[in-house]
Order: sequence, then C-alpha cells, then structure tokens
Amino acid sequence: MMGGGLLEHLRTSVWFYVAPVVAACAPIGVLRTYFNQHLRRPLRRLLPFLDPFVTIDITAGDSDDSYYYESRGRAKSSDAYAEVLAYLSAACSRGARELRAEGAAEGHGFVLSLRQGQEVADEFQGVTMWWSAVAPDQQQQGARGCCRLTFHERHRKLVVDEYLPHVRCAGQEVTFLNRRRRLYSNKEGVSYYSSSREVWSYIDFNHPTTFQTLAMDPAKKQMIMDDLNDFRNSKDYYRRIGKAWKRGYLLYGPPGTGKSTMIAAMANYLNYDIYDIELTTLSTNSDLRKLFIETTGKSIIVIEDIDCSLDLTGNRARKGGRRQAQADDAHDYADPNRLTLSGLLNFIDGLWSAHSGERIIVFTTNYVGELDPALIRRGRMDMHIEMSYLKFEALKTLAMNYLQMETHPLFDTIKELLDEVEIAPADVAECLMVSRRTDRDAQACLDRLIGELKMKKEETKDINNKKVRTNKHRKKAKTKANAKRKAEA
Ligand SMILES: Nc1ncnc2c1ncn2[C@@H]1O[C@H](COP(=O)(O)OP(=O)(O)OP(=O)(O)O)[C@@H](O)[C@H]1O
Ligand SMILES: [Mg+2]
Repeated sequence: MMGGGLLEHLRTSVWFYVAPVVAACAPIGVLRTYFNQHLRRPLRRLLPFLDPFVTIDITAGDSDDSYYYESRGRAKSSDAYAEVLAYLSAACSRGARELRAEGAAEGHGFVLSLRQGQEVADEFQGVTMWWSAVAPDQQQQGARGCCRLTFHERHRKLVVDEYLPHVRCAGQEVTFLNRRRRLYSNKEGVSYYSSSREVWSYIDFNHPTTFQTLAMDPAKKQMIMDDLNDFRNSKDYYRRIGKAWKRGYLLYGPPGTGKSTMIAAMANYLNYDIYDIELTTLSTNSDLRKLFIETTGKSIIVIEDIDCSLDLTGNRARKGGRRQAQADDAHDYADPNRLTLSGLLNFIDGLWSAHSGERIIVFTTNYVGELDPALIRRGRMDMHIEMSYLKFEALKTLAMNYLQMETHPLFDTIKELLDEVEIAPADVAECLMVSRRTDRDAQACLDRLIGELKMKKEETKDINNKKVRTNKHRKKAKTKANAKRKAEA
C-alpha cells in the first residue's frame, strides 16, 4: 500500500520521466565521477574476495634522475629495475621459453633476460611468485617498461619484508659479478670540488694472476685467502662491533718478490676493483680526502712503495717521544695545505667509518723497518705479509705456470741451491720464460735457472768472504788500538 503510494507520488514527479533520459544522455565523465565517488570504495572492499592477487611494478628508470633519487635517499628506480632483471636472468630464466641475450661484459658468454611479455615463476620460502616483463605502453608518451611481480594477498608481508630485499640483494650480486672490473689511477690536479670523473681515470682490469699462480709458501697463501674470505663475509660482525668494514694489509719484501702480483691475485679472488693511489701527485690532505671519498665499495685501495711516497716514513719516530709525535700530528693535520702522515692516518682510520661497503687498503714497501710504526700498527694494517725470496715449494708453482711440469729430475739440484741462495721469484720467472713448450726447451730453462743460482751462490760466497775479511781486519785494528791504549796507560 505504502509502496504503491510512493510509486504514485513519483509518477506525478517530472523527474520520473526525465531521469532515465538524463542518465542515457549524461556524458561519460559524469558517470565516472559518480562511480568514483559512490561505488569505487565498496567495490574495492569486495575485490580481494574476487581477485586475491596483488601486483607490484618495478619500472625502468631514467638515467638522468640520479640526483632526484639520491637527494631523497632513494635508490634510482633504474638501479632496482636492473637488479631485478639481473636476478630474474640468473634465478628464473631457465624456466622461461622466450629470452633475450646480450653479450656479457667479459668473456664470450651471453647474459639472458626475459623477453617482453614473458612470464616466469619463482619459489621463495615455499611461496610461488610470478614475474612478467611488461612492454612500455606505446600509446602513452614517456611510458617505460617494467618487471611486474604478482603474488597472493596473504603473502604481502613476506614479499615486502623479505622477498623484494632478497631479489635486490641477489640482483646486486649478479650485476657485480657480471661487471667489468676496473683499475683506477688518480689524476693530477685534483681539487676538493672535482667530480669523481675528474679525480680517477680507469682502464679495464684483466690481470691474469690468481692465488693458484702466485708462488709463495702454500700455508701462508691459504692463510691470506682465509683471511680475505672471513673479511668478505663479516658485514654483520663489523656492524655489530661498530667498526668500519675495512681491512689493511702491509706487503713487504725485496723487489720482485710478488707484492704487486699479490694485489692482483687479491682483486681477482674477491672480484674487487683496484684504486691505485700515487701519493707523489698529490699536494694536500684535502686532495687525499677527495680521492678516498670518491672510491666505491668492494674495492682495494693501494699505495705502492709507501716508503718512497713523500715524507711519510720515520720522521715522527726520530723527532722525539710519543707526546711530541702527537703534537706533530695535531699540527700536521691542522695544515690542510700539505700532505702529511697524520693526514693519511686520519683518512685510514676515520673517513671510512662514514662509507658503506667493504674496502681493503694495501701498502707495499721494500723497507718495512723505515716506516713510521704508527702507519703500520695493528688495526691500521691488520695483517703484515712478508713476500720473501723463493723457496722450493713456491718454485713448483712457477714451474707449473711457466713449463706445465710438476716434477723433473733437475728439481733436486735446484732445491739444494735454493736452500743456499736468495733469489726473487721475478728472477726465476725470467729464467723459466720460454716461447715454445717442448721438453727440450723446458730442460734448457731449468739449466738456465741452475746457472743463475750457481752464479748467485758464488756472488754470495764472495760477499760473505769480503765481510769476514773486513770483520777480521776491524777486530785486529781494535785489538791493536786497545793494546796501544793499555801500553800508553
Ligand atoms: N710470488 C710470485 N709469484 C708469481 N710470479 C711472481 C712472483 N713474484 C714475482 N713474480 C713475477 O715477477 C714479476 C714482478 O713481480 P712484482 O711486480 O709483483 O714484484 P714486486 O714485489 O711488486 O716488486 P717491487 O718491489 O719492485 O715493486 C711479476 O710480473 C711476476 O711475473
Ligand atoms: Mg711492485
């Protein structure tokens, strides 16, 4: 009765006839506004019941927007996109049927990635995630392609808190392994306002040396490799104890014993870049500071022949006690217009704490005794490695490198000679160099080495004889002088 009354009432209203016409003719925009204002929210609440899947797009970025992102503390989206692509390439592309191949930065291999439109599934903690490579929308100007992740709503927390960080981390690792490594050298005329491009120049680093080809005591070699491994895997440890993630190595020994070769082996072992600092081209502490700031993580910073680099050696030790040295430090560092030992120490200790990423610093020297103890104390240079003259075990490595031989009848003679003679690996390497690898050539190389060792033995004998003669002479002269003094008394 009441319903009939209402209908009657509406029929008398003009809107009863006009409203459907208005609705039919209403512009789509009006309907859309009505939908957005009144219907969208309730429908969205219904959506998870109908479609429980969530998607996240990681978009290809613009290489010019780095300042924007860095200034807001966010990673460039292109970085994240590249990392996701790298991750997918390594982790999931085996399951995909349509792939894209790009030449790898090193070697003759290819890096595979998903072709646009391809989908792959990835398992993480027993949960399946779906990835697809989405092509940019051709209709939209400036649209970019993206990697789209789809997962069930109930795994949202797992994806945001654990899966995506895992993807980025693994992607960074793959990108790092695929990159070309670099050997940087500092340019001249660095100022504090120079950009990183003006501070460092680089070439690709393709040194073939590995720990396997490095000739030295096998136990010592293993110890160094273990130490590097521990360092590489100790991110959490360094964070827990509140120290910068860095480690210092001092390599010392006579010329040609493999100090520079060891640095190349370290870089190859860790897959790090090398920053080679030539201190003599710098004039102030600020220049040095700038150089350090512009290094990246996962790198080895090298200062070769530190004993020859400016006046950074034993001055402080000679000047007086510890107190005097500290006073000198303060004075030196206060003077930014000079390059000083205290400036260098300060950068090694302090500056890195502010840097993220692991760094290794290596000093090399031929004269360890002449260095200021402050420069090489434990904590600054954590490990002191002596690169010594060649011993028989290390010779076997060189024989393998140069002649591809594990043993030879002449090895016994060589072993005996090596026990008596000091010879640098570089000199032995010279003897073993041969253009053709026939047995006859190998024999000739070993003969050459034996000749060289015998010659050195004679030289050593001569030197020792001379020393004995001089000592005898000195002793005689001393006794004579004492006797004369006694007689006079
Ligand atoms: N321990 C070693 N193992 C393998 N090769 C070596 C070794 N030491 C030297 N060599 C060979 O000798 C060459 C010179 O060695 P390297 O430059 O590493 O010596 P260094 O100790 O850095 O000398 P310097 O003190 O003069 O800088 C290397 O290119 C390498 O071929
Ligand atoms: Mg060297």
